[in-house]
Amino acid sequence: MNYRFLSSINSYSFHFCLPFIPATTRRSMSLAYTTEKQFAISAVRRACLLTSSVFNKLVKNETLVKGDKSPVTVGDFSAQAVISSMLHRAFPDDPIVGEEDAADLRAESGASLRDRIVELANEALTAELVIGDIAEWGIGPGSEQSVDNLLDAIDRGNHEGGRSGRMWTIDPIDGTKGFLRGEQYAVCLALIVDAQVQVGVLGCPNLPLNLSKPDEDKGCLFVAVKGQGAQQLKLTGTDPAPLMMSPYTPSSFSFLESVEAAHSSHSTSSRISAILGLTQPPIRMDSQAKYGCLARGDGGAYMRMPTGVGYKEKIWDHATGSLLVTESGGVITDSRGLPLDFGLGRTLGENYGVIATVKDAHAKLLSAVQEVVKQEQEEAKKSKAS
Ligand SMILES: Nc1ncnc2c1ncn2[C@@H]1O[C@H](COP(=O)(O)O)[C@@H](OP(=O)(O)O)[C@H]1O
Ligand SMILES: [Mg+2]
Ligand SMILES: [Mg+2]
Ligand SMILES: [Mg+2]
Repeated sequence: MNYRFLSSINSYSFHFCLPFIPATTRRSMSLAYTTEKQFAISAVRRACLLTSSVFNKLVKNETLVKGDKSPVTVGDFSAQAVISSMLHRAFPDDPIVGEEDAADLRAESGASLRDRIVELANEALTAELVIGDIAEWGIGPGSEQSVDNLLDAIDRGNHEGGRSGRMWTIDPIDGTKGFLRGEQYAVCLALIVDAQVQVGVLGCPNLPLNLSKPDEDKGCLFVAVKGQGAQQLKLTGTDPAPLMMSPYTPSSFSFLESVEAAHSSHSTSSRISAILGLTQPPIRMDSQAKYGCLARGDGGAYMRMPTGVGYKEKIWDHATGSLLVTESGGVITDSRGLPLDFGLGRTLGENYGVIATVKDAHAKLLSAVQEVVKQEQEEAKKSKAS
């Protein structure tokens, strides 16, 4: 891993995003969650460098299939270990709702995977950073961790969530299928307080800064703080730009949706698209990178309609994205028009899908969604009866 690069980007970002400010001054600053935001940027960047470097070296036996048949790689485990270890140092009392757990790694059969994760996580955790008061912030190089400490760090993500108090949610690699294909994925971290997402950071190492120039600059960082707006930066920490969704323009409006038809019903969204008379095809992309794209004005709406009964959406798949939407001029609801509820536990509860779009398009989109939901319910009734 290129730790020289990591050192320079962190150093640069601290001076760029938040010039060196003595702790006493910082404490009296009026902006809420400044420390948490800067922590989240730093942790996500460190994890992104790890995942980028892992991808190039990933070998077949470094991926497992979980109980729900979804894949998980050494990248997912080690990125969660890194972010969780950093969180433990910076905010020791904050619980964590993380996607992964270490059960498979603790088994004898997980020994080689475990060794690799320990190596990767320690490499990332101990990398030298050149940053002013970073230790005081609880951010920066730490000491090498034992196997047990790292497995415990992964398992600290086992918090049940809930309606009250502070908690962080980590999706160490969102879009693992995209990651394995060399396509889009995102490292996601969010702070939730009393069921409201307050801070969200998304690192997208493979995402072009400009979707229409896919072979140029790649690597985006999306950052949002409730009430303070949202920004996109290069993953290198430069070029911060405020995020604002495009106004509703029917001729260029398109849906951002999952690549995986099993995660989001392509047929439902294509019916909705037909009702709205959309002329642009959907933009299919893995992970919460879709939310980052929507927030910066790509496409027009994030569309995720359930594919069947049973699956419950997880809070780590939507926490950062939902804040990016609302801080860039958008509205995010389920198909009933109700807000997503981050206070129900590890999931968003019964699945009514997710739709997010710019404010002036939401009512129109919601009505088309509801028309299609009704059609599909009637068709299901008919086919059951026949
Ligand atoms: N049946 C299903 N319906 C909806 N989402 C699902 C699903 N099965 C898995 N997922 C979630 O879809 C996420 C990827 O989203 P997308 O399809 O937008 O790329 C996965 O995140 P992970 O890759 O972190 O496991 C996983 O949590
Ligand atoms: Mg997963
Ligand atoms: Mg995910
Ligand atoms: Mg994941």
